Amino acid sequence: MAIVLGPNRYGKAETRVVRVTRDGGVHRIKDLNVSVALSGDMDEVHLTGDNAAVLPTDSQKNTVFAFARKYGIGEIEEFGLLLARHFVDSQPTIAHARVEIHEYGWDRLAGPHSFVRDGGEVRTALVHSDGSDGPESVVSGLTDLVVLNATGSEFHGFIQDEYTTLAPTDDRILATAVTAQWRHRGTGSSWGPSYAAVRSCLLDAFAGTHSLSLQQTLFQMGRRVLDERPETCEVRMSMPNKHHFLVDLEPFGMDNDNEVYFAADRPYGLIEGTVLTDDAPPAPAAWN
Ligand SMILES: O=c1[nH]c(=O)c2[nH]c(=O)[nH]c2[nH]1
Repeated sequence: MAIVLGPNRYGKAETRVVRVTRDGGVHRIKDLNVSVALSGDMDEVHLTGDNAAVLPTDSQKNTVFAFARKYGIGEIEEFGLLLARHFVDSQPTIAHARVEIHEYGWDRLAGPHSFVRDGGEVRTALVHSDGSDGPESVVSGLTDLVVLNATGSEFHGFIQDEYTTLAPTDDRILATAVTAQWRHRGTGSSWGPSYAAVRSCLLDAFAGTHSLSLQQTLFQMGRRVLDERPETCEVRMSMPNKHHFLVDLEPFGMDNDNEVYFAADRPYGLIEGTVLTDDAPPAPAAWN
């Protein structure tokens, strides 16, 4: 039996870079968490400890800061492509770069240089590149988009086995924290407008779907994105069912006509799914 090296990658994870742009007296900020993972001719470093092919993760971190200074930070997909292409194009031993970026939003306060963290969802981008001449993919996304429908949600008709106690309902709260990622067909989308439009599709479909299950809502959300945004071809979503249980107020002589709920934080149902167009080119590596 021989023991061999399997798939591997390495890089600097979670470089937190904040870029301030001074526009006269008015400041703008971009606040990112950048994770780089590189792969290529890395047999020797694993098998013998010869580091000749290794671009240190420390240099990768420095590159993130240097590029923020040199090029500024626009849309995160663009910044990710810039970094990924640089690592592969500049280093013969690096064949593939994966750059994942999370962007934290800041809202402007009164005055030209004060901000408050928006506290809402986090915008994400996942870029893979084999260099400027090679295959590339871009997946945009968001996490923690917390939404709630106070009515318009039912759940009934499910399996009843010997352990089922859940009562069927034709009126419940439906709440979730959406994590969604959508794959672009190419690498030339208008990243900012596309992000805003996809986000609206997700929200509109969540609000506009009379839900018979969170699974059905998930599919409608993905479908809305693919219907309206031709630059996308696949949407993956992960949505915890943030259960809201009606509180029994009878012991206190009170009724409860869908007015008082207990918001449980765990356990939660976790509903996950992929929605894609039937012409979506297969790209499993785009999600790695
Ligand atoms: O929308 C739902 N889907 C489920 O699969 C499920 N299971 C459950 O207990 N409640 C719900 N709600």
